[in-house]
Amino acid sequence: MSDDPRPSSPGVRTGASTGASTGASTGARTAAVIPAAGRGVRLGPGAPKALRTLNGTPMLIHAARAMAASRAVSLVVVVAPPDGTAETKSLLDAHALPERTDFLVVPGGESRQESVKLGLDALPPGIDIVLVHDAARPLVPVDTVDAVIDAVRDGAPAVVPALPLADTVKQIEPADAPGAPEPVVATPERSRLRAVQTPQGFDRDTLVRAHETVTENVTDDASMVEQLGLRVVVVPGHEEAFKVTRPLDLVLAEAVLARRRLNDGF
Ligand SMILES: Nc1ccn([C@@H]2O[C@H](COP(=O)(O)OP(=O)(O)OP(=O)(O)O)[C@@H](O)[C@H]2O)c(=O)n1
Ligand SMILES: C[C@](O)(CO)[C@H](O)COP(=O)(O)O
Repeated sequence: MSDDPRPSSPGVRTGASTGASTGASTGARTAAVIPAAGRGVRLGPGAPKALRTLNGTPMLIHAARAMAASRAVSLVVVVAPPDGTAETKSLLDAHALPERTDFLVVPGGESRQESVKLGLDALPPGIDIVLVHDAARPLVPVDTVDAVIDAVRDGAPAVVPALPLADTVKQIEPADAPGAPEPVVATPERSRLRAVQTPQGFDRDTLVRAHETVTENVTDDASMVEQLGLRVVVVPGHEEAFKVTRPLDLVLAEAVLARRRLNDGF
């Protein structure tokens, strides 16, 4: 059963892909870009990952709510699967979302990086802090979102939430032949490693410059800022901000939602 039984919310405002959000901005300074255009190949066959459901509600809606839960976030730009833009707008219209937040849907690209760039291009003037948050991390708590925003407001050009690793990590070389064991070449000191999550937070101009400058494909936005030689800092991440990547992650995500419902007493 859906955890969102409410009918279509008349208050949800989805704009066209031109960047013309309806009313984005009365004092708005922080926007969240949600790349949601991936297929979710590692999750197995089915709808695009962001549209797959957790307890009956699409992952994207959980992620959009997580961003809009922060009072600092006044605009959310959803970067949808290119063939799913209309469906994504309908979904946002059909689910209850905070009135004070504007929503805009734009079509995504071939890679996460390209999708984020398309989301950035759609931001209206007047936004000076940008969060980039994976639709695939639907359960990030609002305290983590706010900690990232606060660190950017305090002057860091780029901020990532991250957790220490539970496993020892090995660096390997490719195997000599298909199926042969991979040789280990190093064991990085674990205490200095962090597993990085989203939302990653940025001074807007810095992130725009990073996306204009870095052409090689990277797996997160902060590493593009690192390549500019700018300071990237870490704030504590949260275990519930894990990325839904493989089928077992769906089970874990629904268990987290069940625990939240128990804790909330309904
Ligand atoms: N062309 C792409 C690829 C990915 N993403 C988004 O980037 C986030 C993180 O990517 P990941 O978890 O790797 O998602 P997928 O690319 O969908 O997963 P897979 O690699 O298993 O296909 C997701 O919210 C995904 O929708 C995107 O917006 N555009
Ligand atoms: C951005 C990210 O979620 C930080 O951990 C991650 O790098 C995305 O990686 P993926 O290759 O899209 O799974």
